[in-house]
Amino acid sequence: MKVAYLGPEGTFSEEAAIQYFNEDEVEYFMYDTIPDVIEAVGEYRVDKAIVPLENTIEGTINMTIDSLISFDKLLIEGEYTLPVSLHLLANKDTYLSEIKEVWSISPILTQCRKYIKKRSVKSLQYDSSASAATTLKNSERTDVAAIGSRSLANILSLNIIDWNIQDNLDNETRFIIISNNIITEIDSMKTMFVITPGKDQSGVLSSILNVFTALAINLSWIESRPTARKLGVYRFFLEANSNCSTMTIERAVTILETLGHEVRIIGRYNAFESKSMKSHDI
Ligand SMILES: O=C(O)C(=O)C[C@]1(C(=O)O)C=C[C@@H](O)C=C1
Repeated sequence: MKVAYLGPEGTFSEEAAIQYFNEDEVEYFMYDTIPDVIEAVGEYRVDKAIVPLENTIEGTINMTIDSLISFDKLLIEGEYTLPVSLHLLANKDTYLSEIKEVWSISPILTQCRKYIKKRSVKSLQYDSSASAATTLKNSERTDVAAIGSRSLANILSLNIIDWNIQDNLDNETRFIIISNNIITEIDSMKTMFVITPGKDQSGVLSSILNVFTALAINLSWIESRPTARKLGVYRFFLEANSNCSTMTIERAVTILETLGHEVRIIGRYNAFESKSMKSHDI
């Protein structure tokens, strides 16, 4: 089985992939950006991909849902939550007091917003924590630090000059596993709906939510994203908790379609959590 994730070596995505798949017959493929990872599975170059969907501090990773929805056949088939502890990684002979800039992927910079503000340092975006740290290593600069994991520091032999700098110590990221497979029924699954309202009219979101309330479907996540067709026109992502039957889901789809909305189910899946340390690194 071929699995894609965000590289290079040492990203959180790699950690999530190795923990989730934990199988011998997996062949891993690293891509430089999250949209490239999703494209690899969308274009059948790999069987599956694992990408970040949501983080405790940052919220939704927009580049993931925007890329996911651009492929008609992609489905979510699993979910995996990983604790995310962020550290300041630096070349040798670097002193914390001399850091003027920090580098990482944008969701990580947001997860450390308070720290960056407190230290009054500039921030620069890269495609991943590992590409930021690799560029730092090659530059040999001592006035810059990268933000990433403890294992990334080990892989590149960088020093950790400040620990657990994320805004919330109990920071976690929820990854999704995506593929072109058809939905297979298993017990206690979550369901992800994508609903594009038929008409742009007042009360459209509440009319959608009323359907879920009437059918007693408990929602665990809701997100709106622009359709990119016209300013102010959105589509809604709604994730139903694992407590409803296939029949209830089908009933919701029928009612929503009768109301004139376009409905896609982009996954029925179970959630798993990392067994590694829940709280921050020590
Ligand atoms: O840059 C990395 O190390 C990644 O795997 C990406 C990513 C993200 O974009 O959210 C994944 C999980 C963490 O939230 C931090 C970074």
